[in-house]
Amino acid sequence: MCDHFSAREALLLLTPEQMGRADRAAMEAGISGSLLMENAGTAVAMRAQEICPHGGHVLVLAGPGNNGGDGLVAARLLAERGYRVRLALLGSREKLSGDAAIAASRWQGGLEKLSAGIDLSADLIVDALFGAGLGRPIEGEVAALVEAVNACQRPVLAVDLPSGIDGRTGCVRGAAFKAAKTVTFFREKPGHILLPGRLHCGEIHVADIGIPDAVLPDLSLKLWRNHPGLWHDVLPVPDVEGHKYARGHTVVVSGPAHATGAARLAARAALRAGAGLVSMAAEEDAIPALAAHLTAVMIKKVDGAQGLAGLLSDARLNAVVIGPGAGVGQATCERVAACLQSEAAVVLDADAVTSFKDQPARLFDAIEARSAPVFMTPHEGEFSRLFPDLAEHADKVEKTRKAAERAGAVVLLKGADTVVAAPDGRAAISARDAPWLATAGTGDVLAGMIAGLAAQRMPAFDAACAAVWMHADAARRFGPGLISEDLPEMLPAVWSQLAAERCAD
Ligand SMILES: NC(=O)C1=CN([C@@H]2O[C@H](COP(=O)(O)OP(=O)(O)OC[C@H]3O[C@@H](n4cnc5c(N)ncnc54)[C@H](O)[C@@H]3O)[C@@H](O)[C@H]2O)[C@@H](O)CC1
Ligand SMILES: [K+]
Repeated sequence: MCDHFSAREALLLLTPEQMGRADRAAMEAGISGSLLMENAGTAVAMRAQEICPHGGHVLVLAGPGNNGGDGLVAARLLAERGYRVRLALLGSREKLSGDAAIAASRWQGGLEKLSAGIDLSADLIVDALFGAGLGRPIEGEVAALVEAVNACQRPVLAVDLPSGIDGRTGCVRGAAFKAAKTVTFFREKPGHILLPGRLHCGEIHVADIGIPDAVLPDLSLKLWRNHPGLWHDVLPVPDVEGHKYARGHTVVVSGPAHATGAARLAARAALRAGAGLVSMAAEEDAIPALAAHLTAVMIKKVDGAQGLAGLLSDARLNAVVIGPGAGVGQATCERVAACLQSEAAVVLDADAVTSFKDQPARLFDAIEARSAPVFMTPHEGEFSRLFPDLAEHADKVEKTRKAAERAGAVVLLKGADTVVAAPDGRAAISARDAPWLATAGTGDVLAGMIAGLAAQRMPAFDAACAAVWMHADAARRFGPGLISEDLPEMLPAVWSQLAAERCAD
């Protein structure tokens, strides 16, 4: 088994501001800024050599700060190794300061003035304009150069971040390079994973530049890349002596007779996620439709919100999903309230979230009054209905965190860069490219998977992260032509791989 702590540590993400603190802590520990820059430039040169044939032509675009300093170091090393290097600097050499000025003093080649019209004919363009210090949108001459580089079809190697990408939010500020590769230092930044930043980075390499891991605890970091290393060790694994009751009992609340499909998807997903038992709570009129389709899933007849509350008073039913196919309105609010009165973990999806758009405080108060976990799985539209004041926030991590804190729930803000946040501030960003997930019913499957994992008593934040990752992995395995019904059927393969990796650790 791998060291759980170190696997999680490797997945930590640092904002540019936190990276600056890590940098200063490393210097206080005796590692000079100049050495960090030399190591950063060395890592950039190494990646450049992978892209560019030996002796090839490299154009380095250097900015006025330390990102430019890294570019100056890489330029020197590549020239020493036989490459033809041209260097274009934004601003004047005299204005460089600190470590960047030292790097410039060691550069023996010529300096071109950076402009939109510079000759771009090179085998590789190194983007060392701006990194963590991007302080405003890229405009004017520099923006025109970025567009010209993006249009010229030559490979770009970005230093730290593609210039123009905000390292904290992943937003494009003005204009941004489209890189083939990005070399970053110490740890990834949120902007490498959040969209659209991720689409500008190409392949990401994280280089060790000598900052010791010992600086991490003082930074109190709470943001990770969502990857199995984050939750592997708490993934439920059935033991040989275990029976189905030990693996929990998930209840899915069905929609009315004409809308039972979404709940059936969630129920199937809960089973495949490993819940020992799954039951469908249904009103009488929905039962014929459900009975015609369900096999391993049991049907429990309930009568209104009160009937649901009665069913859920059995503490063995320890996870419940409500929302898929539920319909928007007061009846759903009453059923949600019944769920929240129970001691089960509650997953609020789709209509269960939207039904509270005019009375979010009622929902948050009911959540505050309970101790078992609550999950909410909004996409951007549902999020804006429940948290209208947060919806326009440019920082997806921050807005999900604020929503989680306000609601007292684990919030999953869905998208191709799904952010999971817990009320205590922990958050994780997913970077799974699975475009086939954009099809009807996949959200119902995700809700069921979360409840299936929660029923097995996986800690709430980890269960949400694992469900998001496994859901995307299932989609990626199936590939083109995916429909939501396929997702639960891919989960055995996802589980097998996770189990094999666990054994190999
Ligand atoms: N923090 C660390 O641990 C390390 C940082 N290093 C490098 O240092 C970089 C950060 O350096 P800095 O803080 O100097 O910041 P940057 O070099 O990213 O940029 C700051 C400079 O760019 C200017 N600027 C910002 N936005 C602009 C815009 N839109 N248009 C025109 N000018 C703009 C600023 O006025 C300032 O002069 C990192 O990205 C990384 O490449 C490395 O040298 C190694 C160690
Ligand atoms: K850059």
